[in-house]
Amino acid sequence: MPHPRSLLLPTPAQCGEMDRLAYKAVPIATLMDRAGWAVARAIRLHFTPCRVLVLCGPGNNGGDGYVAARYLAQMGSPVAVAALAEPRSDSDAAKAAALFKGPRVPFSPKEAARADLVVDAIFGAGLSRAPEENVVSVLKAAQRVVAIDMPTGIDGATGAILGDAPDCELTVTFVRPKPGHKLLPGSAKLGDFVCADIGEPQGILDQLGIQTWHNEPGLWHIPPMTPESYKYSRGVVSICAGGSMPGAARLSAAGARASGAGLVRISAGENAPAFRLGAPGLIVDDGELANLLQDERRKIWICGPGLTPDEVAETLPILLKAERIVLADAGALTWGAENPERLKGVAAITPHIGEFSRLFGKPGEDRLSAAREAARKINAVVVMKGADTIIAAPDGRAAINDHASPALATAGSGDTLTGVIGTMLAAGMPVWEACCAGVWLHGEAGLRAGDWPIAEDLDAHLGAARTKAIELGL
Ligand SMILES: NC(=O)C1=CN([C@@H]2O[C@H](COP(=O)(O)OP(=O)(O)OC[C@H]3O[C@@H](n4cnc5c(N)ncnc54)[C@H](OP(=O)(O)O)[C@@H]3O)[C@@H](O)[C@H]2O)[C@@H](O)CC1
Ligand SMILES: [K+]
Repeated sequence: MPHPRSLLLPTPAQCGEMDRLAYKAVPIATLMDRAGWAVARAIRLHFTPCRVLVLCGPGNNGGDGYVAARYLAQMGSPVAVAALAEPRSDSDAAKAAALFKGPRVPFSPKEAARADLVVDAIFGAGLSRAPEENVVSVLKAAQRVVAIDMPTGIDGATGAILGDAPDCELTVTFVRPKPGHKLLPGSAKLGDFVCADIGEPQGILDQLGIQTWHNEPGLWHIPPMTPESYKYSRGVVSICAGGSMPGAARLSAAGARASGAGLVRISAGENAPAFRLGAPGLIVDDGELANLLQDERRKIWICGPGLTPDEVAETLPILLKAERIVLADAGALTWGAENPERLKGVAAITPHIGEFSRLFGKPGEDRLSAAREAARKINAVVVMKGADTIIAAPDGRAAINDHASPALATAGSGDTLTGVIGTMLAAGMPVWEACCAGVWLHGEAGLRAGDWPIAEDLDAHLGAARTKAIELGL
């Protein structure tokens, strides 16, 4: 099933390409007019009428600003424009500027401070470097800021902040959100977020080779329960467990069971007694791993939570040799950090930023590209965990998940996540889709789990999260 167009996140460059391809059907001037109208309308809806100052840059972002100023004036708001630089003559932005007949004031901190509301139309998709000090000081002087397309200073492709960017109360973008609207630190600067349809032919999105999506149900489909479902069709998740940190494997097992696996088994060898006192529905094996692998129904294995690197060294190569679908985390990533080649053959890894950095080096400001590159390097799906988790596949696909709560940043929460992803894999989903779905379910459980949940609290909400994901994805 193709991934839905409605979840695509084009980069600013891809949006520029879209505008060029759409030109014959809809000229830029028309799009600019609709964009400015959408901004004026959003401001009318979000704020009571007040004195507005629109800060306009020299490009089309500024052009949108002049149009918004004109419509706001028509709607009865007192509006002035302050231009950082005039648009290039004969450009669409210059034409939009000429149509604004209201007052012009200097581009200065004093004017910005006097306005009740400042509209940031300085730079958008065309931001190419950190804004200079005069731009930063004017934006800093503003009391309340509405950004057109992107707050000035945020890289729309990466969410990185070049120098500085204002904390906005509202950001209005067009056509589709960009990766920078979903990725921290930029995404924290947007305030309320509106994506306006400006009538650009959406079919063009299919021609651009966009490989980044917003992680939402519909991007993937979790198998529902049917009258024919039985334990093994729902799937078996197997987890390697060690002696020193049994809690981590137990949390993974609980997450796998709560998200709907038919059967969850812990392979603990001589440490089996430590697990037998736990949940009664959990099967604990004490046999040799090689013998357990004789059971062909046990395709999905989680390796790493609660394991020391030595324990990983004793188990992971055996799982890979047996051609199992392996999800590697925690101890497996520590073992892999000594030599990332060791992880070749695993289906997916779920590192947080620290683990990612040890494996592949610090990701820098462009975490999206870093996650993609890492996935290519080890030929496995990389789930780069954080407040904005990135799920990257070796073929270049990447999803950005902002469906989460800071409450998920608690010990053991990552172990629950591996369990949930394990269940999605055991249900037969392809690896990237399973990882995306697992991250979303985990986020949904976090959002439902109330204030200050601990990892164990997530389990009670995973079933409802799965039902919701199935319904939304239909
Ligand atoms: N389909 C859509 O989504 C539509 C989008 N539309 C709108 O178009 C906007 C994109 O317009 P755009 O391409 O003209 O880029 P924009 O951001 O105005 O800036 C470019 C100028 O700024 C300059 N410059 C850059 N950084 C700088 C810096 N730090 N300091 C100083 N200068 C700097 C840069 O100079 P250069 O880098 O070439 O030296 C160039 O002159 C988009 O955000 C949206 O609002 C609608 O109008 C139509 C439909
Ligand atoms: K802007």
